[in-house]
Amino acid sequence: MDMTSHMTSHFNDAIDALKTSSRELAEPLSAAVDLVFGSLANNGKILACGNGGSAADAQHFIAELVGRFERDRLPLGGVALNTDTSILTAVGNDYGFDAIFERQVTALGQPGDVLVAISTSGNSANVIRAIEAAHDREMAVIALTGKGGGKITEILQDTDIHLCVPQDRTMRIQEVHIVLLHALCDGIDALLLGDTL
Ligand SMILES: O=C(CO)[C@@H](O)[C@H](O)[C@H](O)[C@H](O)COP(=O)(O)O
Ligand SMILES: [Zn+2]
Repeated sequence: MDMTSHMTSHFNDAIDALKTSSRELAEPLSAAVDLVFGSLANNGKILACGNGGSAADAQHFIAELVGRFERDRLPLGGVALNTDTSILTAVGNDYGFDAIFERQVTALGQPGDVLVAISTSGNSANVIRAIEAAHDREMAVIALTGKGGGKITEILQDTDIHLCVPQDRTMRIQEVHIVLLHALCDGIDALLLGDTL
């Protein structure tokens, strides 16, 4: 195997994934900026969750809301539901792993809050149950998925936003997800502070 050309193919495949995603997702991503901004402007908050690499993405995104993205601004309210090991072990142990996010959405969610639900397959049961709990709490959902969106496609409502990356490999989907989340942060900052750096 020529390892250098193998590595080069990763760059080229990632570029292709971003290009095809930009064609399909720029418009719903723009709607997602409006949804998150509208929630925060009305004293709402953002809850985010995912498993594995998507857990890292969820907490990365929330850190940029509560802390900052590129520019100084007021702190914005959000909680990553995959970060508290006491909650995750207690709820997982007592109610099952599929309940770890649902229980927190039910505990923390208020009408007008937004759930950012991240699953590359769209089939993780704990993320699906978080979405159902968000609907029960009258929260809108922004779902970041791939692989056609899986079961999440079937449970989203008209008021939700589906950012489904048109790719089948988990890693490529995750690479696009982080671009979507950074773009979301940048869009929020542009609405708050103006669009010039
Ligand atoms: O980061 C990776 C693979 O790139 C893994 O940790 C991956 O996130 C895990 O296998 C997750 O459990 C996959 O869940 P999902 O994206 O299908 O909801
Ligand atoms: Zn990964």
